[in-house]
Amino acid sequence: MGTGKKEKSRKEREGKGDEFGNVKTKGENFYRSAKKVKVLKRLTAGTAQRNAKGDITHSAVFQSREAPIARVEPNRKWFNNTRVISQDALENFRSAVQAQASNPHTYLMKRNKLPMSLIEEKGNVNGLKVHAAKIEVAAQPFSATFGPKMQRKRPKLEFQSMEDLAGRTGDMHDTYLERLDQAKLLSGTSGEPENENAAVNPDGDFAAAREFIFLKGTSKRIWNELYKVIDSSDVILHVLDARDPDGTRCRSVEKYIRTEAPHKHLVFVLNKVDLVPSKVAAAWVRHLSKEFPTLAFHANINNSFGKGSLIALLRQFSSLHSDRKQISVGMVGYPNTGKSSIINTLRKKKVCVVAPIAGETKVWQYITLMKRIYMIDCPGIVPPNQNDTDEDLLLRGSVRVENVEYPAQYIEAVLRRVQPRHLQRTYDIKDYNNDAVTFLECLCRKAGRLLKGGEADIDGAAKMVLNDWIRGKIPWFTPPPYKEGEETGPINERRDGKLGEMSKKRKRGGESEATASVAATPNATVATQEDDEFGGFSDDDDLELDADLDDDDEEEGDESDDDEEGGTLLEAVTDDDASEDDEDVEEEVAAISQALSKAKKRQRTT
Ligand SMILES: Nc1nc2c(ncn2[C@@H]2O[C@H](COP(=O)(O)OP(=O)(O)OP(=O)(O)O)[C@@H](O)[C@H]2O)c(=O)[nH]1
Repeated sequence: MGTGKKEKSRKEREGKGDEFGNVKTKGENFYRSAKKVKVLKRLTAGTAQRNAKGDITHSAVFQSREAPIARVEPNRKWFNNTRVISQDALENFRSAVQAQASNPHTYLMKRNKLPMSLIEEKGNVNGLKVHAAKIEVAAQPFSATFGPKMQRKRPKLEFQSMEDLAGRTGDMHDTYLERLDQAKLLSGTSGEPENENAAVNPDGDFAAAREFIFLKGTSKRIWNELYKVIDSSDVILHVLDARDPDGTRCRSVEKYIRTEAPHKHLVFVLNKVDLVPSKVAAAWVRHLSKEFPTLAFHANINNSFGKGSLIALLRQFSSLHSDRKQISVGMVGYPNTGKSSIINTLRKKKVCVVAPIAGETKVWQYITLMKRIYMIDCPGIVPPNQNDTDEDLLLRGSVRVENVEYPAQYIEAVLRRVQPRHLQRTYDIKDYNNDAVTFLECLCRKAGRLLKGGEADIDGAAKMVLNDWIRGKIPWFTPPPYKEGEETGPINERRDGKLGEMSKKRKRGGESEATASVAATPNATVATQEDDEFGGFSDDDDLELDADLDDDDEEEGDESDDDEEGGTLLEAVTDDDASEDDEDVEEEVAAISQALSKAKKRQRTT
């Protein structure tokens, strides 16, 4: 490529004229045509034009202050994807979903594939506030809103006058208190005053001074652990003590899960059912399962109860979430309710530290139960509740007895709750006139617990009694609430002191009565009938449980036996663990396919 003349002669020499097109001479812009340059200038918006003095005579596009006229091109696609549903159909859909959602035994799966904003009509759609008038219009028939007879109505407001509006402050205050409660819960503080030794009443008066030990389980650290467990779990097992299920319920946690994480499955596990009569356990299961699915459980590595049902239930949950690689199951509840023991029972191995004292589990921990099910153990939590007294907390086993300063002051509460004859039978003492001090003195004399100078070691004896109480050596339970018209006799009677007699009755062959009551709760557990092989709350198991209690009675003379020394007759609960179970199924499948192929071969030869 040369300059003009030279290039021209080259073209002639090579026989290429202008008709051959793409041959350009130097000096021309042979990369970009004028048209292209114009386009490019338009895209880059060019530069400003200046006069000889350097002043801008014509500004570049990006310097211009004139707003360009922009239009959105109309497109028929705008109207394509609109889905319409009639008000009736929507109402029907809502009521159907509502019916399912209110059943504690069903779960709404794949929530993010459902139009939840349409289902949950909370006055807002997708987090946006909807004007009351808009809702009103939506509920109007078409003819009244748009037809020839349409009437323009005033929007219906939630209040009619200023007085109404002012009257709503009461409700708002209630909501505020509720939110405050929630905030306290979320922040992990118990709402206690700075000075932890002084509890303040809601009215602002100072109540009795509180020992620091009674604030255990309410600390921010423990609550943070709880939230970690809740966040990481798909299924939450709320472990309750069968002796006091209501007292060991963490209602604030239930509420939190209901409102903040409704997609997580909450299940109650009524643990330590070996410490209460079967009829009581059955009644509690029936009562609790009205709110959440409830399983009765006895945690013991060798002789468990309800293990099969629990495993079957967890498997059901894991198959519900078949799109996930694995599901996590969090254990939450008051200290000492047996969360770690349940995990050990399921694993048939001592994988978590267990002790009859509160606060043994310090941090959350993951345990693999099966390939697709992980368990998460959580430290025991004590929800802040103004109504819980120190006495309640201590007798629930949420506090370590050895750290309590004057344990003797709580013995009166024990005497109030337990029938004298049970105490007499447990400690083999009489004549204490239901007086705590006399009782402790008798106990000291009997057990030889004397201090220097022959003085009775009252506090030592009190600690012993409290420990026995927590470990279930003193027979006691809370009677379940009754429906109106329901017969209350037998259980209350037992609570009033027939517990000891119950074991005698069983020895005489009185199992059938108790068994019938348990069998009368078919829907008490979530485990389905076909899972009977795992045990669950079926007649057979209950018979076995009764038999177990009998056995304890005969061996120990006390039905509240420690789990390590439990009876040996709970064979109905399968001991197979999950992997063995899977292997069984695989073996069966292999056997069936072998038999099939043999049959086919035989057919072919004939
Ligand atoms: N009789 C009886 N005792 C049980 C049962 N389950 C647990 N226990 C006992 O209850 C005590 C506390 O059990 P843990 O498993 O340590 O309780 P936890 O809820 O993990 O306690 P924290 O670690 O404080 O949260 C232990 O002594 C267990 O042996 C049961 O089903 N029956």
